[in-house]
Amino acid sequence: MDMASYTSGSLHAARPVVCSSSASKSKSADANKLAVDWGCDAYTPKGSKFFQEWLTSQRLPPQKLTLQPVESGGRGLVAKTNIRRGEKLLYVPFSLVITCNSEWTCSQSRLCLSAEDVPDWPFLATYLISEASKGKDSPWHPYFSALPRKPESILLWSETEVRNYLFASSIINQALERIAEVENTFASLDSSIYKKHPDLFPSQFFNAQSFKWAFGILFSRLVRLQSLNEQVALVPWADMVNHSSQVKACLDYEAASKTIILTTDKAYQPSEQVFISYGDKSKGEILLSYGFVSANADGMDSLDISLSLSRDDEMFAAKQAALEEHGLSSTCKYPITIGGIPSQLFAFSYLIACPSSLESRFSQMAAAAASKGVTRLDGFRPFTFDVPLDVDIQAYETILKTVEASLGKISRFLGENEKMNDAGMQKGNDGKLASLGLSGKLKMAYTLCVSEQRILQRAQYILRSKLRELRARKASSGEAGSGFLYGLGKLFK
Ligand SMILES: C[S@@+](CC[C@H](N)C(=O)[O-])C[C@H]1O[C@@H](n2cnc3c(N)ncnc32)[C@H](O)[C@@H]1O
Repeated sequence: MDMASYTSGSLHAARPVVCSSSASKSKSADANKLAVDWGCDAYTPKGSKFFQEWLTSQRLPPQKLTLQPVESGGRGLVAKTNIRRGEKLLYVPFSLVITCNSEWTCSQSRLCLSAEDVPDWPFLATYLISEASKGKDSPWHPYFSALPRKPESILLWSETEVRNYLFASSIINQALERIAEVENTFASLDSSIYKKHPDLFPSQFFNAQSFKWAFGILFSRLVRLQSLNEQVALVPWADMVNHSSQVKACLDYEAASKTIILTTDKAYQPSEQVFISYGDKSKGEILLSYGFVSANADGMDSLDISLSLSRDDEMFAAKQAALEEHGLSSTCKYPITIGGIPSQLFAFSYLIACPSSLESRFSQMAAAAASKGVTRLDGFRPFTFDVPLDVDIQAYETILKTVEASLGKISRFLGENEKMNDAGMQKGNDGKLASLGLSGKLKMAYTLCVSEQRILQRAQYILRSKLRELRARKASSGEAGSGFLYGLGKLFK
């Protein structure tokens, strides 16, 4: 569908638009007080009925799914009848989809943002706040009433919560950066647009907290429609489908019906929850974007290990140049999984370990560190040329040290929380957490750390075993043995 030709449906029937909100005129309005009271706190049959009736009135066809409370994820869409594998579901009409091309109740606000070339995400966040603040005067009111008042989002964690709960996790810096990025985006829009047009963007509504609410909604619900040039969109109803790492199905635009559909990749029985995949993401990435951590271990679980060249290395400049030649910088992150450690991480570590006598190899090592695709080490070096055994040992030790530093932090975090068992958290016999009342955020951080610990312990085992071999080889036959070692077992399969 050509988005330029999109014309609004009944949802956007012409109406007189009053842009300045009455609340903005109220002298008593406290600009810093959060006026956001949009959305609902939990599933209620009444709320669900109201939402589904509105969707029907907006031409959502009869559904094989219904909105219900579910075990994890609050609410979800549940099959009403048998559903086949490969069956198409939802058929949400495009008039029900919110994109950057959607009509604004207040068209002047849109003009202001367009004049400043505001990117998609802050544009949509402003749209959400603008429409939500209109209450029943917005055609989207029934949708906003169904959205979560507090979206599960890392953005709604305080900095103290992030620092206290995620200090041992690999995602702490990303979490802090993401929060800071959204705060900075708000600050920049506030000074460049909102404050200049207080009649259109009253601070009672356009404030940091409502901006975080809007971004929380976007992070957890925005979809990228592959068949529509990756256009980002909010799709009411379709955004009630929860994630499972066991399925690959996702939402997309179907040109023939001009609707958003979900094509199942498994069969469902009545009362079973229907899932989509939010993408092949690790537990940490899911927490960062969607604000939850699944208790199940799965193949996508991974965490990033970061290595840096040392500035004290006399070959720092030459090594940095080799990395830059291959598009890398002096610090790189690589994902490790329960399946092993990527060969690129080893290549980076070998480069760190290389003495000046191996300068002619720097570029090859940097190329191996920059190579694409998931490759596990097949042998014990990520390249075929020979290097002194001491370099091998140092390269393995560098990674082991990083892995053990992360494990140390995790043990401290888990230990601290296990001490707090009496206060509220227990580890059941099956290793799953049994909650006795501690905050959901702490439980998520705990689950994430247990998962990262498992991956790191496996990496530690692999690295220690290999180092034992390397050291034994060095002790028995010195450097002459390194060539022999190359042919040894395929440790990282
Ligand atoms: C697109 S919405 C799905 C509908 C959502 N459950 C609701 O009630 O509005 C995404 C949010 O649902 C929740 N969610 C989705 N899949 C989940 C899962 N497997 N486990 C726990 N929560 C999940 C998270 O709060 C996430 O931010």
